[in-house]
Amino acid sequence: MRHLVRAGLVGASRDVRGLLVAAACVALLGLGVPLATGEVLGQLARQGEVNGLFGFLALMLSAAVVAGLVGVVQNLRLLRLDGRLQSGAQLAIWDRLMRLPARFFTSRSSGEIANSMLGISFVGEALSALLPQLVSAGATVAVTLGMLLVVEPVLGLWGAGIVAVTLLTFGAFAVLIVRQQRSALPAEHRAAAMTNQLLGGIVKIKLASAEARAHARWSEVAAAARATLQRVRQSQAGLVAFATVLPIAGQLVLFAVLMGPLAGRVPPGDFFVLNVGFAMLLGALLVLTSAGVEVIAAVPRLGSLREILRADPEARPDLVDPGELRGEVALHRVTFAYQPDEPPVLVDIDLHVRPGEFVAVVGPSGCGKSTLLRLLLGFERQQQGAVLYDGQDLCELDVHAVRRQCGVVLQDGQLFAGSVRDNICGAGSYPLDQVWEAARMAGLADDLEALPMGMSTMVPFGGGTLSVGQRQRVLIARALAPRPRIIFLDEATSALDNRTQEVVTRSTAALAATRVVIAHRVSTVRAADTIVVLDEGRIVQRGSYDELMEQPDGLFHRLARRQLLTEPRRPDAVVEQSRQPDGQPATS
Ligand SMILES: Nc1ncnc2c1ncn2[C@@H]1O[C@H](COP(=O)(O)OP(=O)(O)OP(=O)(O)O)[C@@H](O)[C@H]1O
Repeated sequence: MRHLVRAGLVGASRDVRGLLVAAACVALLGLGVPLATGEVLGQLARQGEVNGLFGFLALMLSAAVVAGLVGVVQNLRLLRLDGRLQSGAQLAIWDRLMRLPARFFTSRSSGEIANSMLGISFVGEALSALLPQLVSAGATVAVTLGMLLVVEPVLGLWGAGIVAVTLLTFGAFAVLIVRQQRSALPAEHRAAAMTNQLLGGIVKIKLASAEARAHARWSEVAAAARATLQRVRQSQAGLVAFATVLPIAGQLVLFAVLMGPLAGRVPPGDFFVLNVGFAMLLGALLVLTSAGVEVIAAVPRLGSLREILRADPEARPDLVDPGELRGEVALHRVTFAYQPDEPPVLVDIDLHVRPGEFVAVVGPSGCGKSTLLRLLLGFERQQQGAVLYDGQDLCELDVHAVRRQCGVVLQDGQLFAGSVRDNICGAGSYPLDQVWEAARMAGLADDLEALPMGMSTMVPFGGGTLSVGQRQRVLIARALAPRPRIIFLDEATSALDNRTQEVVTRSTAALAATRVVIAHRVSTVRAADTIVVLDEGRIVQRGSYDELMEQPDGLFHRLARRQLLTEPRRPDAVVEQSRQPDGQPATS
């Protein structure tokens, strides 16, 4: 958190200093009001002694003008400070978020993360609106209290007592409000996550005619969020009520002291000085409390950023650059569980993939194929064993440098809003020839040539205007565009017809890259050098297609036989037919 504030305040020390000096000036100039009032009314009280009265009035007027000008400077500085804080801290937090490991995101909803990110804006806005008030009210309290202590120490001590009571009451309310706000935040995050989910799944909700159920579920979560927030509002109202009573109670104290212990001891001039000074002190306390109530409500939101700030980023300065990879990939006795107290998803996995080798991973649904890929990509960290690239432990390597050399298509890969060319380039930037070459390798070039806008065809987020097979091929083209040394495909060709899949297989083979391909279809894995069969997180078989087919009792044979019986005769038929009615491929 300290780093975040520092990032937000880079180059702002002059503004902070200026702000404090301006606040002190305004408070000191403000002292002119009680002093001048005392003088004026004192002279009036002495009936007729009005010499120099106009001078005093002129002085008061000048003080008011100067205070106004200083106030303008103060606010300008504050605006600059707020801009710095918001942009600097927001950039810092986004930078941090981008460097967090993928597992950070899988265990949290996007609504929760988005809400935490919004926290920084919320706090920034609260501070920018209230900081000037807080700073000048704080300065006024200090200056008027000092003045009261000098002019009439007994009253000054009473004033100090009132300040102490106010601060203690404010502190007690602050603790309560922060605590309540902290317990209200999860409900607010849940409501935000639910809103995100419902909006993201609106088509599915409509297909299932589940609008009423979705609305009921959302209302439930939103009502819970409102109820927890209500408690915070009640406490805030309590503090505001205290702040409202404060000036009246303060005045009563003043008069009680003046008529009690100080009766007959305060000359009329001093009386007015004390009266106006006391009123200023109470007014400043009122501002401090009511502005403070907003600021403390914003504080717990910063707490929700703490998780983002505390999580270990993927890239560490001590990590080693793997250099140009040859393409050797290995899992050495890897055991992995998503949660330490849950049974492992992968057990004692030993897999060695030579440079340029094509390894297919098959197995029933849920056996751990995608998890294996996530481990290879460093998205998850195994509890035992090691993931090795060219014999180097991935834990000690700069994982970004490794991923940059891998072409990857994951099961849930998404297109982003933009042109097809942008989507193929992804984070990289390649000459048009290379982009067309990637499209050709993915079997997409003919489709693009048939489109009026070709490579410049715009697609929405998710690629909804392209067919599922075309979307898959754009993702494959994206993976192949940088001509990677290593290719990881997770069900990347499931929607392609056999002929297009053949094109992809041939072009990836031509790249001479190491390939680890997860697939359900026999036709996808037939050409693999080695097929690894996973079952319940363990490797139960490995060998070439022919070797595995010669083992009639083996799992692969059973899976393949089931599929071959349903595989279409026409080589270019969409293999959707080989899927089971529940949408699962036949090997599953
Ligand atoms: N983020 C996660 N947290 C906890 N458990 C998970 C997570 N992701 C997957 N799992 C569990 O790990 C097991 C293996 O999942 P995985 O996705 O690796 O299987 P798979 O073989 O790829 O399945 P499919 O063929 O259906 O894609 C499953 O039981 C799944 O429920």
